[in-house]
Amino acid sequence: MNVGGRHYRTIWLNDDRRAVDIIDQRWLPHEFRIVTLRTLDDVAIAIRDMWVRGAPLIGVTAAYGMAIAMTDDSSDTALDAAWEKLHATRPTAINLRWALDAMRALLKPLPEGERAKAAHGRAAEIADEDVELNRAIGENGLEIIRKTASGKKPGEPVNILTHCNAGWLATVDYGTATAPIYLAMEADIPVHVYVDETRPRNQGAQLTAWEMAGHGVPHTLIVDNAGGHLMQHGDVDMVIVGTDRTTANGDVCNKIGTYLKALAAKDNGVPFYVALPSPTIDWTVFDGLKEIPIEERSGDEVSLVWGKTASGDIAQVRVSPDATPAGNPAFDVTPARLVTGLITERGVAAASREGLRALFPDR
Ligand SMILES: CSC[C@@H](O)[C@@H](O)C(=O)COP(=O)(O)O
Repeated sequence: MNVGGRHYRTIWLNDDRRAVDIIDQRWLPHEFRIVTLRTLDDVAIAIRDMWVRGAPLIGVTAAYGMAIAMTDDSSDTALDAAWEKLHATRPTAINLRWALDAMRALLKPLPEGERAKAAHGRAAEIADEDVELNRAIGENGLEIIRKTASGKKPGEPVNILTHCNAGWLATVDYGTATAPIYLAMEADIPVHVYVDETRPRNQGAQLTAWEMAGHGVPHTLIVDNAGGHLMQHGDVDMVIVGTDRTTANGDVCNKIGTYLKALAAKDNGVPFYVALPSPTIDWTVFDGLKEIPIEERSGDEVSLVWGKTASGDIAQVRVSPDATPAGNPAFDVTPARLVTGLITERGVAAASREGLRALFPDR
């Protein structure tokens, strides 16, 4: 995607052909900073502390982390240790384990001397594949937007509500939930996006809004609690969100607050779509509520808010009493019964075991 007229992915190989460069998302939208990750520890910290975030990008970054680890030490011990260290960074997004397993399965049978090169090659392939998957999700989601647009007056936009950032910043390029929106813009279909701010870390306000503005997508930032009201008044045509892990029967785990949006959508007859690449499906899990580990992050993310001061400094302020403890479950599970459809690279599936199996009979 373009930033200041230049095309960027969110992660790419450094000029030294060994390290990787990333967009450090902690500083957006106020500063566009690129940092280089040179060691396995750098990569683990970048994932854990959310310099990079979003399920697909977490997976790709971890794949590069394995490649960097293999460049330093390609023994079996180092391979297993890198898998463990990276796997421990964030528990919910299944793309992390998917990418780590793919790398280990490739590397384990190889002689040690061949591992670093093969690892870098596979990490680059996983990154390229992510772009293709998202592009295909975009094409399939575009048809849904096109159909909705056909029922509107000429020039009237399709109003889409999204939660968190399932945009290009959460992937390598295009995004999942945003890919259909970007393709609708390319196809001259009028769209307007309601962007949930997504407390506590404000991925909507800071990242999705920045993406939308950068790509000229008409959008309005709303507080997380406004979505139900807008739906009651007919202001939302559809919801499209991403997911960190979708179960084999279509339960959707995504950023905290997604479930409430799905409930409001159901009550108001608003279609609720989830856009996902197949590496986000956990084929081993059938009950999202019972089986998906929900990341509990620091309460400081709730009590303290980052922003830009009037003098232009990026600073943190406290919004709650010093003595008040805060809980911070980072994800929730939306049961399949609330999901209208799963927009995948192979088409739109019903959110059910049968629906997913029909599109992915090979699984
Ligand atoms: C294509 S991204 C889908 C999800 O990963 C996204 O909606 C989300 O919940 C990201 O959470 P984050 O905690 O910012 O990594």
